[in-house]
Amino acid sequence: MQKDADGFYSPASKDDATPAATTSEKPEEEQKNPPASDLIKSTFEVSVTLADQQADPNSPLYSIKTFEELGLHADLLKGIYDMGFSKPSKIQERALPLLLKDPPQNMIGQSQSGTGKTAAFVLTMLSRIDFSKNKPQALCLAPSRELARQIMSVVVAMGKFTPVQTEYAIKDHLPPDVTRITAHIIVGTPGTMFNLIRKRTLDVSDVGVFVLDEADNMLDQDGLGEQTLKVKNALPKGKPLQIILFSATFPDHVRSFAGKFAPNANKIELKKNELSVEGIKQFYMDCKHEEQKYDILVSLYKLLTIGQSIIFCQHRHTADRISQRMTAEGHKVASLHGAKDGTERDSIIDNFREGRDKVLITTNVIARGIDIMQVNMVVNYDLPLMSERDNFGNKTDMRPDVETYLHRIGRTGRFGRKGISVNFVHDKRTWDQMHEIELALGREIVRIETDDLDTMEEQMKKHLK
Ligand SMILES: Nc1ncnc2c1ncn2[C@@H]1O[C@H](COP(=O)(O)OP(=O)(O)OP(=O)(O)O)[C@@H](O)[C@H]1O
Repeated sequence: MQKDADGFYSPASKDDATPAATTSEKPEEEQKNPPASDLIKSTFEVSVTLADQQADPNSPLYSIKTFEELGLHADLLKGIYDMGFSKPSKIQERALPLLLKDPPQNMIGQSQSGTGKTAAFVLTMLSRIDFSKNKPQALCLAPSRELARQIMSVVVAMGKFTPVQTEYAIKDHLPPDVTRITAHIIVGTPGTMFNLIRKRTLDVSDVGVFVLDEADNMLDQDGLGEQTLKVKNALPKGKPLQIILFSATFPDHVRSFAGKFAPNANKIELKKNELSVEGIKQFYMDCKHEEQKYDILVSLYKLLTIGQSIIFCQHRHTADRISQRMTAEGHKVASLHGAKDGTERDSIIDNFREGRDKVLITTNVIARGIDIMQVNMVVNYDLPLMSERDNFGNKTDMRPDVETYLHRIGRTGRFGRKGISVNFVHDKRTWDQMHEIELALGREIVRIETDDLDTMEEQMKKHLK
């Protein structure tokens, strides 16, 4: 099974002799096989030889070892090669021997966006399942249904030659009359996962692996942390449990909590100056005022549709407003945010993934994890901001959210590919916020004049060629 041009694993073709991994209810992506004509062909198609990058010791894709050396089961090795992976990336090479060791040990793993963390934890879950038992044995939590569905596609692709059974714990997915989940691996979001456990639909008595993807986000006390903790507390005590936390970012305030959540974990950490992905070139445009951001975005439309682009806004209503206005003016854009219902969200992301929509206007809901190879441009229409708590627990002013910025721009430049990010600023405050991000990451953000789209196009061509 090779990856589509849009970065998703297509389902097994009809000619495939070996049955695909079974799911009690297969993800929509697994049922579709988009015709090649649906897939975007970019004029700037990146001709990176991944094997070459994987030979460069300074690249996070560098690796000297082979998957064979990991002692994986032959069926899993077959799944890996079927996905088109020839060598492990650096995080896979470093994490997998530790993750697969017996007795199982916890792991806190950090590596830049798009460097293959998913395969590391998916392989671990798959290699720890006892397929003779029809009971849940591994749980994986992600911050959004979109990411949960993507992770599931990797579980199914990698487990294609195994008898793995999978199930989702995402909102409105399971029919209400399901009383017992017998699948081996459950992937979902924390609230729904906890509800299924609480209702005893999900029996966790045999769960031995617990994975948090985007772990810093999943443990954030102001966000998903509470639900994640409830899931963890529901897992059996006094039984071996391997806890695996992965993310591209672990801000200091989460790092210490992560250590308590996953005690005695093996740790793979990045230094602050290693957080940025080399292949992403960062730009900014200084707009005259907030309203001009819309005009600039419209003027960029031609460039946005060369490959695929994601436009990030701070609020749902901004995403809706921009997309309605652009649509009314004859541009083809889609918008996705958390206020839309599950089925609609699934079809929006699938349309984008399959290249039917080239421009996706969204919020932080898909800032993390989403892996679509053809995305070569990310626009921060609004910079990512967060409020902090003061010593009295009160929320303070909005500050630039460096972690979310990294995750957002990391939707491009996947696994050694090239990408472009553009930030819109429109006054001193927003410029200062961007500058703070620039300083925190130690990477220059280059100015492009708002009326000089030729330079922008040139820069894009130069960088993406
Ligand atoms: N060893 C490998 N060889 C070739 N391609 C790989 C390998 N490992 C992963 N990939 C591909 O690299 C891409 C990025 O992987 P993945 O989505 O796991 O990144 P990630 O590190 O989880 O990123 P993020 O931090 O954004 O979630 C995927 O398209 C995946 O199929």
